Amino acid sequence: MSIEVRNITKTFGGFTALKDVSVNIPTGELIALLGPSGCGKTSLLRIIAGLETPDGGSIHFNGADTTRHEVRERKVGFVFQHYALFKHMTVFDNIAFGLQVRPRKTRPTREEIAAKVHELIRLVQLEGMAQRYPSQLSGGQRQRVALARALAVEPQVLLLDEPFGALDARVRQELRRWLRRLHDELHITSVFVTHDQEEALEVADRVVIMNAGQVEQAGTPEEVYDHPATPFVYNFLGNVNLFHGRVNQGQAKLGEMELSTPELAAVPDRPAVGYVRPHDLELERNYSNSSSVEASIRHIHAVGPVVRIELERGDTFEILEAELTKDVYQKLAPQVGEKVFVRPRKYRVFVDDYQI
Ligand SMILES: Nc1ncnc2c1ncn2[C@@H]1O[C@H](COP(=O)(O)OP(=O)(O)OP(=O)(O)O)[C@@H](O)[C@H]1O
Repeated sequence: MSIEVRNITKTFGGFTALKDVSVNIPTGELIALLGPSGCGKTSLLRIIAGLETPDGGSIHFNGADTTRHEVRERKVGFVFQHYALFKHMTVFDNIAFGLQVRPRKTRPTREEIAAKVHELIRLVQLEGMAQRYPSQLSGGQRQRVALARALAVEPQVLLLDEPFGALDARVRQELRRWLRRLHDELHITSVFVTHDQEEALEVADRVVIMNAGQVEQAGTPEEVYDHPATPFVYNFLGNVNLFHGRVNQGQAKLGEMELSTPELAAVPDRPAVGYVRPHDLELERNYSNSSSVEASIRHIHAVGPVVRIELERGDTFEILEAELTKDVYQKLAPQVGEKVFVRPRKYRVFVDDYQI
């Protein structure tokens, strides 16, 4: 089932929670809606589900307009952050619930339900726990029961709202790998809400990054991480060093650092900011050219495979962060207090409405 979100707008009182949001989700894709708290992710998910009505725009399932369809007609499965399992029911009964409450005409037989529930218990790797109650399970196990319950009714679309949000970091990591494998097995079109960048980049086929009710960028994890379309996406998807300055005569003059690209030649004089990821900053002992700037080393964190180096720029006294591989670090052998030259290997300059 493909999902198309077309120009959705939603306001609550005077507040606009979603502004002209459009997203295409092809059949079988696992997509993450990623953004900071309050950016509208949950509102969009609820509109896709039919739990909320938009003020403008439409939702299409397999090309058909479902904007006015009831939740039940949309055949969606939900998993929320707080497991919301029935406490007085066993794992088996929780998973069977959606099938058991069907009208007699469409309800599977008792044997069929049992077979289905056992198949789902195997799928979510909870063999031997069918007769336990939710209170006898760990948080991660409960979330897997919630997922099995959502899958029992064979939804065409699976909607997950921060499904691992309440769990500790290690369990989260395990569950997201597990969810990815499960999705590879089932291929149900899935929309996954999270504010955790790592989670989105690791699990999703495509990531939709939202900010203040709008889509900033949509693309594969590689696309959004390696080619952020906006300053917001750059900042949101990992650490970044900012170099403030101006474009002047086709060159970005960012303190004592000068960067030029063919595209900058066409840009009129205006304020500009260079964005450089820590692993794209090179450290050199000698001055090579005007694209580098002098900085002194303040701290070296050499634990683990990546060495993080904190530097203070000589021109603006701003703090920079560079990341070197252990090999490069050992070859260069920099010392705290030493002055070096810092040069961006890869960068992006944003100029007001322009991006270069
Ligand atoms: N029923 C409502 N009434 C009034 N305002 C609402 C309602 N639901 C959401 N909002 C507001 O709309 C904005 C978007 O909320 P939404 O829950 O979609 O954000 P979110 O990105 O999912 O955030 P979080 O990660 O914190 O859940 C927020 O500012 C929120 O306060």
